[in-house]
Amino acid sequence: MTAQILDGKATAAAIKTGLKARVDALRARGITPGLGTLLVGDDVGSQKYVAGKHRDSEQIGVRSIRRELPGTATQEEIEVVVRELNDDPACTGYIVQLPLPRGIDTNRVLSLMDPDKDADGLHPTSLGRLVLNEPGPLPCTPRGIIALLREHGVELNGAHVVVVGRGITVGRSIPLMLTRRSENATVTQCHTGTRDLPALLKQADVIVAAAGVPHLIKPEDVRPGAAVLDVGVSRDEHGKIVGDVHPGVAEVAAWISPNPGGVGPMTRAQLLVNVVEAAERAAGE
Ligand SMILES: Nc1nc2c(c(=O)[nH]1)N[C@@H](CN(C=O)c1ccc(C(=O)N[C@@H](CCC(=O)O)C(=O)O)cc1)CN2
Repeated sequence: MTAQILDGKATAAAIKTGLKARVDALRARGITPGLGTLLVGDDVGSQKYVAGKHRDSEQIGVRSIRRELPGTATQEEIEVVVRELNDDPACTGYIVQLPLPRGIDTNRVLSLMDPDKDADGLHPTSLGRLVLNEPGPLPCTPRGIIALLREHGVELNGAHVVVVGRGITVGRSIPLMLTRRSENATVTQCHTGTRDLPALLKQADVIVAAAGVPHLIKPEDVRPGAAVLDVGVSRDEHGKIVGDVHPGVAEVAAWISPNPGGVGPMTRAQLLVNVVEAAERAAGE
């Protein structure tokens, strides 16, 4: 391996240490931030991610509010829980774990959330604020990727970033975030309809692989010196994570995020950043 590791575990741990001090300051004023999660169904990956979110919350003194529904829950049953979380004063921010079961109108569920409690940055108001360049919660995985690159000194200013994927949690919003003046990158967004993906990948200073296709990004697609972020999570027959990036890429790239241990822990840490920021905003800071 020649690439340097974009260590999400260590970076997330440092972020959580900083957040704990802010939570302690809020609690000293009688304000305890509370993270709510709504998990629908029994997807093993989603269960793990939600458990990790609550483990992190507890470590920094954020209260956990867990709501779960079976995979057979109806649209109406899900909406009832969303309204309860909106009305629960102990819940200062919450997320609806995605994906929701087939047949559920995800956009409708997200749009029923109180935008002031949107800890995921996925409410239409939050995404609108991002487009308009106004302050608000930001989607956790893109925010985590940018923080991870910054922490390791990877230059974004003027960089050509190739994003592969157009999903709701990463692909849709990361180009908006990377092209803000503060990041100042140039983005090419690719997806299943892209012609000659390898030719575009080869031009990238930074690759964000969020397609959910095992080993889609091959060593020969990557320019020596590039940074490669592996966001994709597929699982093999033993339940082991297989990312979007072929292991051989570590011999070519200058920087690579491990998977697990890269973008995942950063996603969870940025969720807590959103929760703490929302509690601070509500406290008038
Ligand atoms: N409401 C949301 N749903 C989903 C989001 C999101 O940001 N908001 N993103 C993904 C999943 N995700 C967050 O929920 C997530 C993915 C991975 C991890 C993580 O910590 N992964 C570990 C490995 C865990 C394992 O062994 O499986 C790692 O990478 O080290 C946390 C959160 C889709 N849904």
